[in-house]
Amino acid sequence: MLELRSVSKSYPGAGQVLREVSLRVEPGQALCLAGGNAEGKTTLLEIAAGLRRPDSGEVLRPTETALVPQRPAILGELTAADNLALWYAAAGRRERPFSPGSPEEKLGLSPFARRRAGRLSGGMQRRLSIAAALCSRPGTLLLDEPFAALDAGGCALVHAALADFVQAGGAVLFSSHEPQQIAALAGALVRLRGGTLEGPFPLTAPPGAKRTGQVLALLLNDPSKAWEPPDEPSI
Ligand SMILES: Nc1ncnc2c1ncn2[C@@H]1O[C@H](COP(=O)(O)OP(=O)(O)OP(=O)(O)O)[C@@H](O)[C@H]1O
Repeated sequence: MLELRSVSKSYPGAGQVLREVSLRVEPGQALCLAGGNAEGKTTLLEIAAGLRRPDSGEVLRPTETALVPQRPAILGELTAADNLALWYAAAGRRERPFSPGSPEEKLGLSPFARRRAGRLSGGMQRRLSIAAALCSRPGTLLLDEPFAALDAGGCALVHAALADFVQAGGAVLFSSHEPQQIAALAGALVRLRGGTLEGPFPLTAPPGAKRTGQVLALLLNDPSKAWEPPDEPSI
């Protein structure tokens, strides 16, 4: 379980970005970290991952925690397969990249195995970065905007990989601005505003209604958008 207790952080010039923020992500839970630009989502994720020190407060982090940063963490001169080989070795795993059922295969990266990572498209680099985090088999996964730059097919593959991870008991904390992806993956949402964390708001929908409306209402703070009707049946 990942837990932040009363975490505060300020930067010179930006002032106080996080004020006494507390949150908990349980095994088998996907929690969305929402908030407008510059509200401190990346800062919170980096503190949760241990990459950044809070000014005060406490972070309880399981040893097997992986972070997928906003800018894909890859070595551009190496092929996708060689990047993954490094991650497998660093995690002490013996499998070779692109073995059947591997995260990279499930994320549709097989046709790009021999391409230089730096020459892959932005969306493919993001998928590679997510595969690299998953191949170390973490218990907790932190993702900064995992759906940014992905097309519909890419979103579906990343969603399936993350949903499988949660189903298998993993804990996910991810930031996103994309209502549909949040509604599809997250069980609850927390929102950063003015340095304070609001929520958690559980994401639920009455039978037949879509959760996207509830997510939109939380993102826009507009209760009139709370629910959307189900899709019209197509002819
Ligand atoms: N290393 C740093 N030094 C100084 N200020 C910083 C630093 N990192 C972030 N900030 C400032 O802290 C604030 C929060 O930034 P952060 O990147 O955490 O926000 P965010 O919610 O992830 O934003 P976005 O949605 O735009 O990616 C911003 O005003 C940013 O300029």
